[in-house]
Amino acid sequence: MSNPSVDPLQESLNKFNEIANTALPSYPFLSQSTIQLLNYSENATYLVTDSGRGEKYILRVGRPGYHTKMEVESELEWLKSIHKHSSIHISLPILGGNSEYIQVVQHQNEQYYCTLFTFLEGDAPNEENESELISQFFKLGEITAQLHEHSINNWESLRKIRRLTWDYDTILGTAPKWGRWQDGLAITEEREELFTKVSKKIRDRLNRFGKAANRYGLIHSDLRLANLLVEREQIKVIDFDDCGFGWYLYDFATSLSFIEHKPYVPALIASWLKGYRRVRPLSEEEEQEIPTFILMRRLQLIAWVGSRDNETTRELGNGFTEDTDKIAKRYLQNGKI
Ligand SMILES: N[C@@H](CCO)C(=O)O
Repeated sequence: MSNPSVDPLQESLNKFNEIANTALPSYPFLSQSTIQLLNYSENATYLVTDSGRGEKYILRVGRPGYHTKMEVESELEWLKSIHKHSSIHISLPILGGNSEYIQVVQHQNEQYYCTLFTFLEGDAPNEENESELISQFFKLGEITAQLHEHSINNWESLRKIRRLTWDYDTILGTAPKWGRWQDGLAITEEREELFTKVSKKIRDRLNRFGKAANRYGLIHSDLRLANLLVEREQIKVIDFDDCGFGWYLYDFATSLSFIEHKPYVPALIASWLKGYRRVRPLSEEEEQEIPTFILMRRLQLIAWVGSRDNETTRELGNGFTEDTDKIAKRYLQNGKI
C-alpha cells in the first residue's frame, strides 16, 4: 500500500535503492562499497564506489516489465560487439560472482534485472553552450555514423538480437511504447488538432521513406545529451537501455531530445551532417526528412513526459508541450524545423 503523505517519486526511489543494495552482494569484489543514485528515469543508475580500492562502477536497475531478460542479454551482446569491432567508447557489462551479467532481484512479485557496468569519466554536453555544442555535434555525427556502420556490417552476427522496434506504430501509432502523446500534459483541443496533422504527415512521409537496410537497423535510440559523456576531445556513449530496431535518422533525432525547439537546432543539424558524412554517406533525400524524425521524437517525448514521474518530467512539465507549437506549425507549413 502506498502512503498518501509520501511523494510517490520518493517511494519509487526507496524501492530502487533497496533493490540496488540487494544486487550488490552478487559482485563479491564490491563487498565494501557505497552506492549513490545518479539518474532515475526508465531505469535507475547508481554510482558504486569501492571504499577499499576507490574503484568506480555503474549499477543499473531496470524497470520491471520494460524489457525481457533476453532483450537485456541482447543489449549486452551488442555492447560487446561494438567494443570488439569499433573504436566507440562505451561502458561494458561486468560479470557477477555467478558468472552472469544480469542479476535478477525478486521484489514484491516483480523481477528487476540488474547489471554492473564499467565507469566512464566525463560530463554531459552543456545545452546552454551553443558553440561548444555545435562542435560536439560534429563529433557525435562521426560517432553515430560509426555506430550505424557497425550495425550494418555486423548484421549477420547480430541476427539473434531481440530488441524493441521503434517505428511509427510503436512511437506514435497504435502501440506507442511510451504511451499516447494525446494523453500528454497541456494537450488542448487546438493542440490535439495541430499535433494530429503533424502525426499524419509523419506517418505518410515515413511510409514513403521506407525501411531499406541502409536506412533502418539496430540503433541506440536514446542519444540524448544526458547519455553522452564528454572528456576532453572525446565523446563517449552510455545507456543503451532503449537500443532497438529503427531508422538511423531517428537515432539522430534522439540526440536532440528535449532541445528540439531551440533556435540553434539547424546549426546542430548542419554540424552533425558534416561529421556523419565523413564516415557514411547520407543522401539529400534523407537529409530533407530530418525534421520528420525530430517531430516524431518530440511527440513521443510529450507522451513520455505525460506518463512518467521523475525529476526530468517534473521539470519539463506543460512548458515542454507548449514549446512544441512553433516547430509543429513550421513543419506543417514547409517541412522544416
Ligand atoms: N527512455 C529515456 C527517456 C527519454 O530519453 C530514459 O529514460 O532515459
